[in-house]
Amino acid sequence: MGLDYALVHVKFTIPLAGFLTVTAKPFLTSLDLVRIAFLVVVAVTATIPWDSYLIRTGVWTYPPDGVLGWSLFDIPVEELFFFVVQTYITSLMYILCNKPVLLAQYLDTPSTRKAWVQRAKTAGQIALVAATAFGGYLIKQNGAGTYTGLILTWACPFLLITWSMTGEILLTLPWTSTLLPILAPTFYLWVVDELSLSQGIWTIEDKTKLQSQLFGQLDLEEALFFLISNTLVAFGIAAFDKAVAVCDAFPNKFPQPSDTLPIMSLLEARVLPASQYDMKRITGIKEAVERLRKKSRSFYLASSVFPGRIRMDLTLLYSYCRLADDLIDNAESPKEALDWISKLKGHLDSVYCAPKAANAQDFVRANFPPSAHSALELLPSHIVSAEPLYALLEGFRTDVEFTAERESPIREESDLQLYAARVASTIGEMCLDIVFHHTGHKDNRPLLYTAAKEMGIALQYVNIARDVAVDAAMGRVYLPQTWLEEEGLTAADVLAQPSGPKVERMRKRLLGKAFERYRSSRGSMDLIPGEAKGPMVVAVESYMEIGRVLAEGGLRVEGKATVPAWRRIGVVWKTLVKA
Ligand SMILES: CC(C)=CCC/C(C)=C/CC/C(C)=C/CC/C(C)=C/COP(=O)(O)OP(=O)(O)O
Repeated sequence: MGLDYALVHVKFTIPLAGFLTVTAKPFLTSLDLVRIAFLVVVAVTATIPWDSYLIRTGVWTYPPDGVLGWSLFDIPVEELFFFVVQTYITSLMYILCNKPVLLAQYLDTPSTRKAWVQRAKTAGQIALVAATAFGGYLIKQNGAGTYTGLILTWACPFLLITWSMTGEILLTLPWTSTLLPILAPTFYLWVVDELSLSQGIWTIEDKTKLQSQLFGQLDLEEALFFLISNTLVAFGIAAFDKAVAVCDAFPNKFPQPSDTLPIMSLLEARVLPASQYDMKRITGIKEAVERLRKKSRSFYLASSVFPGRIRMDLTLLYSYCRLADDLIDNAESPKEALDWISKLKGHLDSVYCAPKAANAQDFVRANFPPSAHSALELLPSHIVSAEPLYALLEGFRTDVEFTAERESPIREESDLQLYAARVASTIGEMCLDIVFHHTGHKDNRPLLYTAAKEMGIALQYVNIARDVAVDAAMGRVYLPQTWLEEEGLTAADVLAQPSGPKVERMRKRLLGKAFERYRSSRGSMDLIPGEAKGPMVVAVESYMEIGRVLAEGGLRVEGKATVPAWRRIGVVWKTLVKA
């Protein structure tokens, strides 16, 4: 009996698993825990017979004075723990690295797939069949290649199955979501192996190994084993994730969202032929994600912590609001901008007032450019109520008045409040519509809607305080006329010079009002139901952080400057820890 192998865990695997647990815990949903548990069970079950065979046939051995002595099917308990902890570490890494990605946008059908993706997927399948066959050949030779052969014949069939299920997604995901979570733990385990296991805690018999080392004393087989087993874990979760993405992307086919763990729906989603995917919806989701990514760093980051379907609907809602705003802001003349507002109203009428949905689609096709179609057609109008959307368009009318009228439309502070209520309280309300719809909760609704409206105003005030110069460049001064007068300024002065001590004073004043409203509504957020609470707080805190940096006197560079990336991620983490 000895402690050497156990000490490897104490020194290397457990600290890493602990560190990852603490880092990842705030981001994990209950579905993530199921993912990890599922993978650990599958990995341990699949590895036990293989490992037991290797030990019993003497491919590798453990010196009795290096292990505790307890075993299952001849596998030392430390080794069993290795399967668990390695799978746990790699799954956690994979889940963390995939948080920023909304997977549904990567779904495709054979007919929409890019030719290189299809070719690479087929090449991968052929390579895996060949590797399995080669493994069989090496085993048959019963020589130095035996251990390599055993690794290949054990892992490649599993890899072939999961690759065939998800290869097209794995090929198109960013490398930070695929290669990184495979290679980072692999490299770590290589180093652990080199540092400690090479001291003879286990030994691969000379007869059955190639006798070449990747570096130091790290046998090639050992390096291959870690690489291939981590790839198995990643491909396994990817296969699980694809079912989740399909289930969440097509609510018409799968009414229950994935986070309620509808086992049958997930199985059906898993086997639904890709040719039946609604690609119009997938393309629309992809465009919406892109719009969010390009236009709002704060909300893009915050969106990554929402559970599946809420995240999708919030992204689609953002896409609609942003598209409407852009159509109006980018219009060549006030007349064109007002035309867009009436067309957008016409669209809402056709969605909410007309009896048939077909009308809405015809209206969109006849009145809007193709780049606007998906954002309009995928507005989750069966979830969000009509009033806030009409009010939002009224808010956009105020933006047009800056160029259409000679007088600023924001005369008093109450005008500013009304404007913020129209363009931002409405968003808060609609966010809640989506949360209530997906969580099914009904408690505290009036109180939460009141708080959401307040919070919307707070965020809008921060937005205006940040963008004084950006807005001035568009000919807009949202600071109330009465405030300007108190400072002895006119709107024309601010348009000409959107900085200086007087502007700074008004910026601070506006931020003060933003934080007052934030403080009055923040407490109610604890009543937001379920797994939406943490992410909603994240969205609000990420945006208010801009206000905090501004109040500290940061963001001196005028323009679209925001909070540094490390600080934004820190806010997300801290917020989720507390939520
Ligand atoms: C308080 C309770 C119960 C819930 C909170 C409800 C929420 C989330 C309220 C906030 C609503 C919200 C997100 C308003 C949008 C305000 C805003 C300033 C949007 C600016 O959007 P962009 O201009 O696209 O973003 P950037 O400023 O990042 O470019």
